[in-house]
Amino acid sequence: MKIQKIEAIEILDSRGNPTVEVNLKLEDGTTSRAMVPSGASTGEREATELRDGDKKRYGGKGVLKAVENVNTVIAKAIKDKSIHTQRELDYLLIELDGTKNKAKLGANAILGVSMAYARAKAQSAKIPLYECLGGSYAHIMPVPCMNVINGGKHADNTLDFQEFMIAPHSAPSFREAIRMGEEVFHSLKNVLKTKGLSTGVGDEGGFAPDLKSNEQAVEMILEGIHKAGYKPGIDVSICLDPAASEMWENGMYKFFKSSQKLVSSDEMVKLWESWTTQYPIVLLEDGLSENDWEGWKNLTDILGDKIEIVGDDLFCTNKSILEKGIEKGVANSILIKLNQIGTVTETLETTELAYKNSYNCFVSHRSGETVDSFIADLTVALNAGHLKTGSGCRGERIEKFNQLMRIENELGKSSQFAGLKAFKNAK
Ligand SMILES: C=C(OP(=O)(O)O)C(=O)O
Ligand SMILES: [Mg+2]
Repeated sequence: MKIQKIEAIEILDSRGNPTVEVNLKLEDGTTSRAMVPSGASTGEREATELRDGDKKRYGGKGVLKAVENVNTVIAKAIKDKSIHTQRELDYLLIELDGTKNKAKLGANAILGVSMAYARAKAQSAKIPLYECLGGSYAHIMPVPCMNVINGGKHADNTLDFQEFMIAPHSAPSFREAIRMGEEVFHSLKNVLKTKGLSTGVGDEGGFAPDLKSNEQAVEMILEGIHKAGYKPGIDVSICLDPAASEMWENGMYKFFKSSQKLVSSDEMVKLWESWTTQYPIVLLEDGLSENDWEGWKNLTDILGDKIEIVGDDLFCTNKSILEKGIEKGVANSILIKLNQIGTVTETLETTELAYKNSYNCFVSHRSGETVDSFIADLTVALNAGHLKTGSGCRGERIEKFNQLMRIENELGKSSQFAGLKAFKNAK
């Protein structure tokens, strides 16, 4: 099937920063659109997000160069050519770029084209995107890990740790899990309000109160779960992404927003050990820095058979880095973010490697998002069992929940809600 038309434009993401939108038309008349997300706490080894650097436009954050790359170099290479598969297109784009990290054309340019093509192929074949990406066995509905308290780089508050999530896993279906999660979200709002704390939200839609400690964030959530009528650990558990790479300073971890205290890698591991005995935690993402591989091994040895340990900045959805992790016995799960690697095909290759080695895949949004719901379909395509895509009150996050509810409806009786077994080692 030939690509008849391809056009990119600069649009805005949920933080009001520019990002790339790609519109594509196949020769059979099928049209599709994809929008590219953007992170704030990015891994050092992520594929390059091409920004203009012209300080007079959006403080240098414009993406007109990436847009231009789609409209000129990429369009010239793929327009009116017979491209048969996603893999063929993506490898053509990788070769066209020719760098290791997509620095020439920009991962934001390349991913927009890759996603738009995947969507067009699905539409042209008249099958849902999740089926086009994952085959007819795609049927597992994920536990939505809802980020109800935001800190770190995603909020201007006192919390060092970035994400405090709830996982409503005792629900019978995705739709009911969303209901439970939203009930806890609103209950937490009341808890905060009653204590005179702010109920304004951070980048991913979770509350961003100024709390006395990171522990207090978990305590507030547990109170919110109780007050919503659910049992912590039985109905709703806790997932965390402290995004510890952001705390890494000269080989130590700095509590950069609260006490300013510095702790060692061993002390951080002890903190996670104590938190996991104290609180009903089922998943810990980036509990340590991407540059602390020794610490990661230690963390995995100590907690790896109790909870899911996810590498985000550590692996950057990159197959070669994941290979190193598997070899060293580091983590037992990988975060999946399309724009960390830059094509749909490479993302699928990384997930294949993860599954072959019994690592879980935890699909994720970025803190700067759009209303594109591609990751909702990707999660079902992978039968990944869980995803994180924010919480209860920001449209760009809700759109993913809504798409998943549509998918569950469409799959009907053949769908299956993942529940607690979505989480590695959860009992
Ligand atoms: C979603 C995350 O944040 P960002 O998109 O800022 O990297 C994350 O760290 O997992
Ligand atoms: Mg993360």
